[in-house]
Amino acid sequence: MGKKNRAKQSGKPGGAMLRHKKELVKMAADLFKLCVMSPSTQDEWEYYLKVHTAVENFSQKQKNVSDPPVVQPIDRTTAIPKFKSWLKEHGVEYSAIDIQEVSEEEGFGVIALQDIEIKCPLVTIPRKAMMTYEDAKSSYLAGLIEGNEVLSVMPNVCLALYLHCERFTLNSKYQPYIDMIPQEFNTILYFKPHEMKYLKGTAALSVAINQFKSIVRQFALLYQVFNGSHQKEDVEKLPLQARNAFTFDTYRWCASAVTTRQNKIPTHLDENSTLALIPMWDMFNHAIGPLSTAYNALTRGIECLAMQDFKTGEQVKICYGARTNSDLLIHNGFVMKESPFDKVRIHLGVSQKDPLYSLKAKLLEKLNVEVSGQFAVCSMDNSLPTSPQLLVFLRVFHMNEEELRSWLEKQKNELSSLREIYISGEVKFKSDVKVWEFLENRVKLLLMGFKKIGDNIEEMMEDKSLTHRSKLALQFRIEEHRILSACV
Ligand SMILES: C[S@@+](CC[C@H](N)C(=O)[O-])C[C@H]1O[C@@H](n2cnc3c(N)ncnc32)[C@H](O)[C@@H]1O
Repeated sequence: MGKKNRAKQSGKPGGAMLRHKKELVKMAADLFKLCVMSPSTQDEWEYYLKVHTAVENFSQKQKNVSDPPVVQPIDRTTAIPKFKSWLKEHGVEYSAIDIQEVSEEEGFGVIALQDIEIKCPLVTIPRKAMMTYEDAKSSYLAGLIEGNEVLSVMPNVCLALYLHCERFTLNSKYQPYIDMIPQEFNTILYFKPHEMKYLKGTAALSVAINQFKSIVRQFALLYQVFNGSHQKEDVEKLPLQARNAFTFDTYRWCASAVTTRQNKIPTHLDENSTLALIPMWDMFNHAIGPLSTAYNALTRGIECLAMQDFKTGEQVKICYGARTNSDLLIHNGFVMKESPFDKVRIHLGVSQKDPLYSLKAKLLEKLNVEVSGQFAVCSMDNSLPTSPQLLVFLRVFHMNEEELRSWLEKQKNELSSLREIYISGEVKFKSDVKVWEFLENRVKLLLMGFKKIGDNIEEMMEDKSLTHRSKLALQFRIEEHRILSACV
């Protein structure tokens, strides 16, 4: 963006301006310090409120003193023709599909212009139409990325920053693409405390708070870099309008655009992958199905095929992969009902005070299972309510010394039966009963946490006064409750 007619110019000259700028840098440093902290589970809600208030105070002060340029709203429907011409110029090929607003919930999407058979090509996108981490690294951001220890190891932050800069660059070559990206998202970065509160008691709350904290921390760091003296020369290479427009609101926008639309593609130099925003491919919404997008090394482009048959006029969707609802809600801003990919992660670990700790840790290591970490309770569509790792962990966790020593004596390939639901021979059925009882109690405890919000969630979903984001959090609760109840 960055066009003078679309972005308001600003400026308060003189010493007062300089003083305010210093105050903002100091506030950003405090914000950064706050976001380095790791609160305990009991304190995480209060901590989240503190971070939320601090970033709001920062934004208010920034608005009052420097009046940053803002993006004027663009109607996405009217942006479509320019976007389509841009796609054509950049060699993007598609003939059986079109872009359209599909629903309030899903926003824009892709529809079939004719009957499409499974495995028919939908779209091919050459590398030159994409915006990648490699592009960011070879742009005006090169020096800043190379000289900054955070940016140099975080491709997603670099891509977000590049998108931010191009959004505020006059006549950016990406402008028709950027204009097709939604102006707001439903990722966790946009949730207000009164919406986030519906995640209380779910396994997603800690992850959501952590994600919010990380993005605020990145923003606070980058604000200091943009306004400090450390990398001044590198910063001055960035478009001026982009530097002036850098606020928490613009940063959460580009961070969300990246988390909702990014994909990995191989780099041209080697087999390693790089992050990319892929115009047109990122107009497809998600449905459960097989993966149907691949990178063609010969044409150096993305090829996307139909994952199933589609009728004329029907919405054409692709599968984003086996993502849990926690990932979808936090990073993509939506929830899938009754998804076979869904899982609830629970934290478990062997205590270092356990007299059998070292034997258990040794056996778990041999089995490639963590001694402490997040383990998944799976959707009821799976034959087991646990991931193989959780089952193995719980079995080892409940073994006595004799059992541990006997399993430790075995070769690695003889340990595979610990991953199977029925173990014949030496492990007694009795000890597996302890395993399932432990899991049952643990899951029942988690389910008790759901009572805090109330039992009438379905009724709340009908409440017209609740925001869409509140309902997303409530839908997430319903899905998590379903998985845990099925496990019990
Ligand atoms: C790659 S974009 C797809 C295009 C997007 N709908 C748009 O308007 O630009 C991914 C975003 O689309 C929305 N989305 C995708 N699949 C969805 C689904 N099954 N249900 C609800 N929203 C969905 C979510 O907002 C998600 O973050």
